[in-house]
This record gives sequence, structure tokens and C-alpha cells, in this order.
Amino acid sequence: MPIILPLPQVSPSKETNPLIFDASLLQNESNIPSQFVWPDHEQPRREAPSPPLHVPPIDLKAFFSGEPLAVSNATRLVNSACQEHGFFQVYNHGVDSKLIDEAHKFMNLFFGMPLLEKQKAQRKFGEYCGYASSFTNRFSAKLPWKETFSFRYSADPKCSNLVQDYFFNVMGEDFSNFGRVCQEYCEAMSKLSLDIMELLGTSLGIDRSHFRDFYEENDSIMRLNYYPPCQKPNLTLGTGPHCDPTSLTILHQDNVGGLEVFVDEKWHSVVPCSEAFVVNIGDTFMALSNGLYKSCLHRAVVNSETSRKSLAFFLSPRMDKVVRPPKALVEDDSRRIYPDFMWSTLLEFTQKQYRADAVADTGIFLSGCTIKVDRTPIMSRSTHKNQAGAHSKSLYFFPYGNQRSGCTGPRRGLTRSAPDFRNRDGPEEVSMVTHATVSFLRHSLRLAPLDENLGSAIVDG
Ligand SMILES: C=C1C[C@]23C[C@H]1CC[C@H]2[C@]1(C)CCC[C@@](C)(C(=O)O)[C@H]1[C@@H]3C(=O)O
Ligand SMILES: O=C(O)CCC(=O)C(=O)O
Ligand SMILES: [Fe+2]
Repeated sequence: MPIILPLPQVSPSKETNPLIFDASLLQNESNIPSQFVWPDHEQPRREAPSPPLHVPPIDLKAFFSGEPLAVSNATRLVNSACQEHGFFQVYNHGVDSKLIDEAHKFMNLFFGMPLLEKQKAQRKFGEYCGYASSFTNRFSAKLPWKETFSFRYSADPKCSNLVQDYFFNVMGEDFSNFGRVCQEYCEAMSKLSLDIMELLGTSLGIDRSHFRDFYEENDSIMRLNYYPPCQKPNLTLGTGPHCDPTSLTILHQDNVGGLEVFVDEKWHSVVPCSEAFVVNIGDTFMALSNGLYKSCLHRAVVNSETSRKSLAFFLSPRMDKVVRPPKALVEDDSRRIYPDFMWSTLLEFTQKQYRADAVADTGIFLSGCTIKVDRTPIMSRSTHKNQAGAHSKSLYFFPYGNQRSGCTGPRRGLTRSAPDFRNRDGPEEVSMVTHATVSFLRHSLRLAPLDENLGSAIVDG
């Protein structure tokens, strides 16, 4: 049984990879650096393309009209899609198409700038805000073929100019228009998220304001993805297979196409539709729904002809909110699939311990769940210090898996003994627990052990 260790922090050091992802140069190269070549079994288009995923279109205006047939139609479509693969799309959403077009226009201008200009906003280790040209200083292999620019949005009225101020402070006066557009775009996304939370609450048969209230003061992440053309598109990935650790993702993609979802053991493309937003459930909302709605594997592939852009709004609760499903979704305490946790803990974990887009080389089979372990070496090691400052060797492990769709979601009533991820002898090798589980450092969660019938385990190093 492979030993799985919490990932040590990957901090830029003298070993930092000198590799620079300068898309303006690399996009025309007939060969690509080896660090961007993914393992055979993860490379795209290994098999004949599957039919596109049916992502049910939901008419939000009709849902909010209150007309009974429209409401039942919307909730039925959302309920079945979220129980199966976690993806749906919304139209008649109320977001101004001019605002969307402006956001795309400014994205083109930003990512078209020389690398040195963009690096003024260089993302720092352990932080999620800023510009990143791939993740050459973060991961040592399986590098994504993309540039990203991420920033924080808070719905707290005291943070009403957070985005605009960030652009001004980090990029300077010339970027205040871009900052204004992104501020307005995030405000529109926040409002749309709360509307979607009403839809999700209704579709789950609970009070429609429950989730809306939970995310009222959301503290979210806006991510601009830019995927340059690649001359070896079948050897690399724009974004590796992953589940979003956040609560809900609202994505606007341009008309190029490249988003794929893993359902029934196959990758299915999501056909772009500029009038709609693609919405998917993330790990945190999966926990909030007590596993009823699924956070599912997806990825982004690239092409050799043209660049591709997507704007992803990652809805997340205020950092101190406790993620706990409403009682109505938990028949009785023994049916709890996940423990209480705070989003801030999971976020820190994704930035310092856990790489969400690495997929397995070997597998551990747990009563039908496949929990995969990836042995991608990472750049440097330093023992992880958790929030308490102690050296943590424990993992909180969420076992779940749905072999039929390949996407992840808890299997009710798991009654197996939990795997032992104990760090016994501190092996040199570092492993990663990959997309199929959301695992937490136990000390950060300061949780009492849950018994095995809950399908989860805490092991103590
Ligand atoms: C909390 C987050 C981590 C990532 C950005 C948000 C939500 C999605 C995560 C991510 C996009 C999943 C794929 C891997 C990742 C490293 C990436 O490709 O950017 C993830 C983001 C991150 O860790 O920066
Ligand atoms: O670019 C896309 O279509 C998907 C990106 C994504 O899944 C992400 O950023 O989490
Ligand atoms: Fe994603």
C-alpha cells in the first residue's frame, strides 16, 4: 500500500526550474519542453472522440418567473445533471453581453503583452492571486500549457473596490479600465452565483434562501485562463484532469472549444455557447450537499491553430464559514459523508500541499473506489508546517468514487475500513493524493477521528 504523505511546500529555491513559459516563443516551436509532455495515459485524443456532453441549458429568467412548469423543469434538469456529472449551463442569466465582451477584449490585450510586463503581477509562492506563465516555479512536471491571471473578489461591502484596487496597485494606472471591467464582471458573477444557489437549493428540496444566505458574503477567486496554440497539442494539456476544490464555477469560454468532462470513463467536450455560462459543482459544494451533487473531473485541451480563453469565477464562502450540510440533507448523523471544515483550510491546502490536476500512475482500490496516487516528483521538499506550526503527517481522507461516470462523489454507506495513509517511515518519495479525494491535513482541521462507517478516516502520523 503506497504511503501517502502530505505534500511538502514547493517553495522556489535555487533548485527552481529555470524553465520559462514564454508563449510568444513556445507557441511556434515544433517541439515542446519535456516538462509540458504529460504521461501517455493522460495525453488527450488517445481514442476516437466521444460525442459532446449534453450540458442541460437552464433558462434562469423562466425559473425566476415562478411559473410552476418552468420552475419544475429547471429544478429537474439541474438535479439530474448535478447528481450525474455536476455540469449544467445557464442562459437568460441577466449578465450584460457588453460586459462579457469587454472582459474578453481586455484579456486579449493583457495576455498579448510581453512576458516581462505581465510578470509585474507575478503570482507568489503559496498565493493564488497574480499572473502565472504555466506553473514552472510551482510544479516540476506535467506543466499545463496556459497562462493564468487570478485575483480575489469579496462581496463584503467593505471590499467594494477590491478588484479595481488590485489592478491599480499591481499593474498601475494604465490598467484601471481593465480593473473596472473585472470588478463589474465579478460583481455580476457574484449576483449570478446567488441566483444559482437559489436554483440549487430549490432543486435539492430545501429552503431556497439557505445556500443563497451561505454565500451572501462570498470570498471568491476570479481566474482568467489563456491557452496559447501548441504545435504538439496531443502531448500536453491546457489544464490537467481535476475537480474544482471550490464551491461553484461559472465559466465563460470563447468559441474555440477545449473544455472536456470525464463521464462514463470517457472525455466529452463541452460545446461553447457565448450566450450561456457553463456551471459546475466543486468539491466544497459537494460536501455542502452531503455528497448528493457531484464535483466531477474535467480538463482543458489545446490546439495548434489558435489561442483559447476562458473566464472562471470560483465561488467560495467567507473564509471562516463552516461547511456543513443542512440537516434536511443528512438523514441522521450517521449519514454524514464529510466532516465540518472551513474553506480557508482547503484553500491553503490546494496552494501549499495538494496539486488538484495530477492523475495517477498506480491505484489503491477501496471498496470500488479508486483512489489514485501520483508520484510526480515535485521541485523541492520542506516538511509541511500546519497552521498550528506543528509538523503534520496526517491526512484527512475523503473516500468516494463513482466508477460509472468516473466523476467523484461519495458512495453512500461506505462500510469499509479506511486505508492507512499513516506516514510510517518517512519514505523519501513524495506522493500526491490526486483529484479523486479531497484530503485535509488533520491538524489543520483539529478534528476528532470519525468512525469508519462514515466512509472517512483520519490517520495520525
Ligand atoms: C482553489 C483553486 C485552486 C485552482 C484555482 C482555484 C479553483 C481551481 C483550481 C485549479 C484550476 C484546478 C486545476 C489545477 C490548478 C493548479 C490550475 O491548473 O490552475 C488549480 C488552481 C490552483 O491551484 O491555482
Ligand atoms: O478553461 C477551461 O475551459 C476550464 C478551466 C478549469 O477547469 C479551471 O480553471 O478550473
Ligand atoms: Fe476547473
